[in-house]
Amino acid sequence: MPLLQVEHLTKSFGARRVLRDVTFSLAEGEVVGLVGTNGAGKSTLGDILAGGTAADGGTMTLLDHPYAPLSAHDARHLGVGVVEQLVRIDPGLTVAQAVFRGTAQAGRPQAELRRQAQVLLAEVALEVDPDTLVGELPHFVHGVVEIARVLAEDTRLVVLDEVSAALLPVEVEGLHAVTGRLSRQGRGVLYISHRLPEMLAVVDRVLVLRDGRIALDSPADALDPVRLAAETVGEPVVSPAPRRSPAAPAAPVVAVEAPVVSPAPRPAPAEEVVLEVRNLRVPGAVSGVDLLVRRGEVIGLTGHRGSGVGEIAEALSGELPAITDELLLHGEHRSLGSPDDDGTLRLPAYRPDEDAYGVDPGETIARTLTQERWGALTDLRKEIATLRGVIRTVHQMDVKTLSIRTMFGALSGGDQHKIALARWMATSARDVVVLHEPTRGLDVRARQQVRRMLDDATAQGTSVVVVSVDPDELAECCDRVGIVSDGRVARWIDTDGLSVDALRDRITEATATASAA
Ligand SMILES: Nc1ncnc2c1ncn2[C@@H]1O[C@H](COP(=O)(O)OP(=O)(O)OP(=O)(O)O)[C@@H](O)[C@H]1O
Repeated sequence: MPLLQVEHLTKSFGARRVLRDVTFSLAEGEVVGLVGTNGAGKSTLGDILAGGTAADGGTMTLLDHPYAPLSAHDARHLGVGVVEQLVRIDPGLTVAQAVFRGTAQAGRPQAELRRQAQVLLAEVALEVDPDTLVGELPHFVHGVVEIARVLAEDTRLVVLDEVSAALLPVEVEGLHAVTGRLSRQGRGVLYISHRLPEMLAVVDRVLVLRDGRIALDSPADALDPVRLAAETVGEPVVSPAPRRSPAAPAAPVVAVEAPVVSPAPRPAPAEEVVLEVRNLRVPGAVSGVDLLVRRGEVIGLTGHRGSGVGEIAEALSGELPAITDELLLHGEHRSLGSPDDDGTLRLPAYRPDEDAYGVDPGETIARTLTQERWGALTDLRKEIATLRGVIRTVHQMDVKTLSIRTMFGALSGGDQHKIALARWMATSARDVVVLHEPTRGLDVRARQQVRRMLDDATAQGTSVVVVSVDPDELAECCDRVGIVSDGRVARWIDTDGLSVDALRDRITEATATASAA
């Protein structure tokens, strides 16, 4: 008897048919991966399982009983819990209160909650005092607290919806250890992710959701990341090439239909230095950081939490005041922290954080991209050109929508990120910019589109600092990657001449070594 049986599930939003005929099963103790392009309907399926929205048709059975939850509370009561990527927990709650919020135990005395929370936190291997305020925890830990909350009820099935998207490799290992424990306890896990190599390491089986149906149901050990990427998009996928790769061999192609041509290697960045920082300091966090960025170059920065990488990025974008011995920007010499300087560098910075896009979710895609009021467009030819530009971007970025008048807030998480990034690059990408995790939560094709966007911007002279936890993203997007440890750049990895796979391994290893030192 399967733990969960889903048959012929359908779901539409207006004219958009998202789930057309979804059928699959999941056994007790099984960890099943769910992949699909942005907007394929993964979160919608998770939402139906979690009682957030109802299916239009089809049936679900949980442990041989009909399953049709009316609310999230109902779903949890029946044994299904969902943990989402960007969990927002009230920072004023203690960890114990957070674990039991919304459950029947929530009103019990703190001492009792504390004791019970300790047991659950041990189950998810989270070593924090249950009295700690949630606001004091790094944001990525909130997802693990949320898993403990899911376990507070007799959860049979746990849906992890892109929980790993913003995690460092070492944190992903921790998440996988928790996943393994859930499976050994006989619980089922539906693991949704775009980070395919990592996902294949933890799941038993993979479901590919494509065109509203399960297009592939395969044991994980019969797949590799490139083949899975091709199955996800339903067409051939080119393994990404590193940016500066004149000597690199042609990238392997997995053909589902016809072969495709690998992208041309990028020209090496110009020698002109656009940003030079000597001895950057942020008191208590960063000391002695030297940075040199050439025109058209993409440098990456990564490191563990507490390494100082976040503070370096914040100093570059002016969120934190900093001190330098020397600073060259746009050909001008400055010295941060000197009496005649306000101590801030204000490089434009982009973060793929759903609250921080600065986009009104009730605004249409068209207006979000043009940022013009329709009434302001009085020239018909200009209006047509503007709309053509919007349609081109929507096509290029492969946004799943039936109309450019769809509201931004009704798009899938990945599609929102693509539109927000395209808008941001069009208005802010000049000279030197900071991009935090530009491909987070994006499918394989969208990652390539973002990479193309970066290549175009750098070909026009923009220089980019990419700050990321994801070694694949750094290997795909950067010319050079700095590994930050103990408030300093401990080492630079030059990507020239290496394959993306070799680069990813080198970055992962260097980050782990730097944090252990
Ligand atoms: N409340 C809603 N109103 C209108 N359309 C919606 C709503 N929720 C989801 N959709 C649409 O359903 C489709 C599937 O969205 P969903 O979030 O399930 O995709 P996804 O596979 O999780 O994508 P991603 O990988 O980007 O997170 C999208 O085209 C989205 O625009």
